[in-house]
Amino acid sequence: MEKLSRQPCEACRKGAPTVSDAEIALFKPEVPEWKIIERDGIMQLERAFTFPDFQQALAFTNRVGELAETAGHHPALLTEWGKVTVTWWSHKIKGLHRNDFILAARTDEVAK
Ligand SMILES: C[C@H](O)[C@H](O)[C@H]1CNC2=NC(N)=NC(=O)C2=N1
Repeated sequence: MEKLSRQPCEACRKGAPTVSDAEIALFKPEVPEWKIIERDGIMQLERAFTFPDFQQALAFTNRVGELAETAGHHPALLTEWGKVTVTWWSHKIKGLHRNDFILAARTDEVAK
């Protein structure tokens, strides 16, 4: 069997299910700081993290990049002085999958 970290991300497969309203109600309390937004008709999870300077914002960006590579699932990252905006959604299904909530929770862990 392939290493787990090498296995394809289920959320990144065409036809994977987007989350239902019931699932959103279940998962959202686990990531209370994240906003569910709609951009270009696509539901996304977004959170801005603040830092005292650019270097720490950049270091956090790279840690999130590593977790994304490990998961095979990639966020949009906007790095600014003292701020990183992280946005998760599943490109292949143009919406939110359970996996996006899992990765939002992991992003919170990386920020601790
Ligand atoms: C081949 C590769 O696994 C896919 O293209 C992955 C890469 N990372 C991805 N990340 C996200 N967020 N959504 C995707 O659909 C996606 N697809």
